[in-house]
Amino acid sequence: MPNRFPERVARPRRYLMCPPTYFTVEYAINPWMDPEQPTDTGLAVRQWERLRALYEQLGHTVELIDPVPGLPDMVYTANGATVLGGQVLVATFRHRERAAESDAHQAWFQAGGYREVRRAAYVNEGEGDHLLVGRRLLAGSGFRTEPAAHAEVRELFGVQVLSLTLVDPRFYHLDTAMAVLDDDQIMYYPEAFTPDSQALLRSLYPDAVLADREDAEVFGLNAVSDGRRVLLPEAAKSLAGRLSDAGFEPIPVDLSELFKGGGGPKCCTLELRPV
Ligand SMILES: CN(C)C(=N)NCCC[C@H](N)C(=O)O
Repeated sequence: MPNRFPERVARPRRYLMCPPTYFTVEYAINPWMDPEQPTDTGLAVRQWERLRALYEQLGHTVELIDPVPGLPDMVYTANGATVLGGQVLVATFRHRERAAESDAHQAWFQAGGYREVRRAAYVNEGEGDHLLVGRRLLAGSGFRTEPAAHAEVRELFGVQVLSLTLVDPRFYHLDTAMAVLDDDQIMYYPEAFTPDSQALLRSLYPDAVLADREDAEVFGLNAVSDGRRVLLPEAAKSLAGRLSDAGFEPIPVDLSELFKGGGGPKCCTLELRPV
């Protein structure tokens, strides 16, 4: 019987992660955070270690940035920068609670010999709102990254940038409502976007994997794909089924503790594209 899909090919990746040594929820800057709810930093570290080990078992390279005391959200490295072709646009955070993470990321990239390291002039929360699909960058705004930041990304990286607008505060970053599966395929939750953005996505990605509300609410879209294997929160059961139906290999992960800060696997993973 002929294969319904092109062969899904995994490509080895390079990721930046930060151990959740100082993780806790001591302020609320998104609807998932509740400082009254207790957190277990030891459990967060163990769950994070499993994610890191999984990446390495799958053949990916993990680089680490040192956690900084007093920056409990630094574990969510996806927000620290956007990296493409050895050029780095370091995030400028919306909330003062995370502002000092920019300096830590800037110093890390400068020490790493990247070709160009630039601090974003506009509010821009890195890969939380920038998802690269092949040579096209999908850029979110609505809650964190400013629309003006999209032009800055276009100018620095020289890629096509398409702006998408988010409408539901629970899905405050693009990577809570969408994930890149390979160079021309995505999965997303349509209701998180304005009608115009939904229409754009339908026309560009008619075969996209669509998530329902239940999957989106457990951060099923906060997923990391290497082109074949897709790491996603274990609670996103029906989305995992849809990924299998589309020829991908879902790998469930448990990051329940980091969910309390409003993040999942993708938030903890910044893709480094040094060349
Ligand atoms: C899209 N997501 C979820 C991320 N990329 N990052 C998570 C950031 C969580 C942090 N407490 C905040 O609210 O900024």
